[in-house]
Amino acid sequence: MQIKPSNYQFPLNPHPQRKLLHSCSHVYSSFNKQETAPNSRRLPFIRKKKLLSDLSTWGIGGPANYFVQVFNQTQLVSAVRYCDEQSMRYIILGKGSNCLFDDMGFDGCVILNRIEFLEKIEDGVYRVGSGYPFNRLGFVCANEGFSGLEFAGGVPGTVGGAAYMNAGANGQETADTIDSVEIITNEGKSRMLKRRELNFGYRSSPFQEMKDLASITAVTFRLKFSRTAREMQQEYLARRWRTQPLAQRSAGSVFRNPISMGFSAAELIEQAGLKGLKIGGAMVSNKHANFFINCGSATSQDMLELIGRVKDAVNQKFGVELKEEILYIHPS
Ligand SMILES: NC(=O)C1=CN([C@@H]2O[C@H](COP(=O)(O)OP(=O)(O)OC[C@H]3O[C@@H](n4cnc5c(N)ncnc54)[C@H](OP(=O)(O)O)[C@@H]3O)[C@@H](O)[C@H]2O)C=CC1
Ligand SMILES: C=C(O[C@H]1[C@H](O)[C@@H](CO)O[C@H](OP(=O)(O)OP(=O)(O)OC[C@H]2O[C@@H](n3ccc(=O)[nH]c3=O)[C@H](O)[C@@H]2O)[C@@H]1NC(C)=O)C(=O)O
Repeated sequence: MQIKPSNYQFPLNPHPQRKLLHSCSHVYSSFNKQETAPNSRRLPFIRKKKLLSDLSTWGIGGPANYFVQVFNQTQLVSAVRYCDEQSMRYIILGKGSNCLFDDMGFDGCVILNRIEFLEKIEDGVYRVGSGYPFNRLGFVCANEGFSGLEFAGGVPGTVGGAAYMNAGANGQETADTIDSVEIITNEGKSRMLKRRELNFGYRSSPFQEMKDLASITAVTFRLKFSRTAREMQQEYLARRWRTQPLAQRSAGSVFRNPISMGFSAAELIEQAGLKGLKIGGAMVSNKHANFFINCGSATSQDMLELIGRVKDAVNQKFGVELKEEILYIHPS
């Protein structure tokens, strides 16, 4: 059975409003001097050549119509402004560890976040660029004897992606360590949000619903001293290697756990007998049932179909409707 992206029930972009900005002169009147200065044309946009398969951990995806890397907030604002001028959809991409691109590519602009600074504000307090690798942050903090982000050690995303998804593992969550988050809005304004203003949940953050969000630009984490942080981090990483197919191309957990019902998605998928189920080049991992593998030649259609089949089978057997954790980036 062919499942077309257009009729497949999938959580597309949770806030599409910010993806197609309507060109209007007042929008950027709120840019401050420093932010209006950059000339977006100086950014090296690449047209139609950048393959999204190279930018996603799944290794799936056709070309982006426009692609640009940004290394600081000024460039990011400039890129967003350019998209606005062109009335073009855009996405902010971190390490591509939680998204499924389509083989048709993406008809807008992919802005690759390379804002990678790390500042130590005081003992245990780190201000980190949103493009900084989350796993590297996990190692740095644990090595310096601070606890809270030990789980991040093996997580393949960026700091921005982790705040956006409220990434978590081993009973720890990104939100527990956040002190504040810096964002830029569609209008190019910088804003700092303190932790108390932000309501996080299991794999959910207020950023997923924030209509005027252009991008998270930096996150400040506040951690506690711990003599065992390094040991814990190594233990978590070893467990991850034991239980997850890290040597294969995946996007981590495909489904959220239906926690309110007290199940884990992996258990349900395994008990429905779906481990090893293969469609084209896409396969349910034999090592961890909530990881779907690109065996080398998977297309986005293969992956969408596999996701659909697993959802249907689990629903039929257990009456549980699994919800995707990954984001499908529709081509147009
Ligand atoms: N626990 C685990 O083992 C694993 C966890 N993960 C988690 O998945 C997440 C993926 O991170 P990453 O690979 O960087 O994300 P991706 O590059 O996969 O981006 C996915 C989406 O996240 C949003 N996003 C990413 N960065 C930003 C930002 N700076 N500001 C606003 N929105 C942003 C965008 O949503 P939109 O399109 O709506 O703009 C983007 O399309 C992380 O939380 C990672 O920790 C992933 C794999 C395994
Ligand atoms: C990989 C991700 O995060 C992971 C995170 O790494 C791990 C480790 O803490 O815990 C979550 O997985 P998970 O709930 O599947 O955790 P696991 O401990 O591996 O498994 C839970 C339960 O399912 C069972 N299980 C697991 C795999 C499997 O093939 N079959 C099975 O029955 C396990 O025996 C266990 O009883 C996160 N996933 C979600 C959706 O919450 C991700 O978000 O992308």
